[in-house]
Amino acid sequence: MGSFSVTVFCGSSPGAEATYGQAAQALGAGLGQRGMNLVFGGGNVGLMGVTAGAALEAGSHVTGIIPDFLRKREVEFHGLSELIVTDSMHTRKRRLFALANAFVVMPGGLGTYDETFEILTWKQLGQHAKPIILVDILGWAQPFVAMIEQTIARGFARESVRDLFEVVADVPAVLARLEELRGD
Ligand SMILES: Nc1ncnc2c1ncn2[C@@H]1O[C@H](COP(=O)(O)O)[C@@H](O)[C@H]1O
Repeated sequence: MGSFSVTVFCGSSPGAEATYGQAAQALGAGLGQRGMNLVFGGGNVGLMGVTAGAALEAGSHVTGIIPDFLRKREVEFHGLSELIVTDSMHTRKRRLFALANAFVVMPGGLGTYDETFEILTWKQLGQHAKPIILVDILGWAQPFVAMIEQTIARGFARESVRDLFEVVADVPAVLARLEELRGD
């Protein structure tokens, strides 16, 4: 089985419900148990830190990618398999993109939306065909889906943009999908 890397976008905050943290923990552990690599933003904060800690503990190779100016603010995660320090957010995003076989989007804030829209728009422009999977923990992805639907309804996006991403209900579903994508 070849190496398979999953770039996870998620919040630098823990979220208002314990369920978000539990899901992040389950995702990290599930990646590790399956021998999948985790690529993430490199911070030991919020859901990002929980996912990375759980993945490391379960044996994943975990790569963090963090811009120099954020190393303090996002509390750089010490003890990762690999930490890549970039000169800018743009370089970080390019590396997060380049290392991924697939993207998983967990609940998060504006940074998570930004990262998600960037890879969606790159896919829309034919720059890549990597899978993008949103995990709908506590209905988190529903407003996102509603915005896409409204955008289509108002004539600002083609119906085919629905095919740019997938939404799954929970962490077991995303792990099963990742196994499928890896070809298990
Ligand atoms: N504008 C941004 N572009 C890319 N990444 C960003 C941006 N703003 C924040 N981020 C990063 O995204 C994650 C998650 O942030 P949340 O706002 O908590 O979702 C974090 O690493 C930010 O540095």
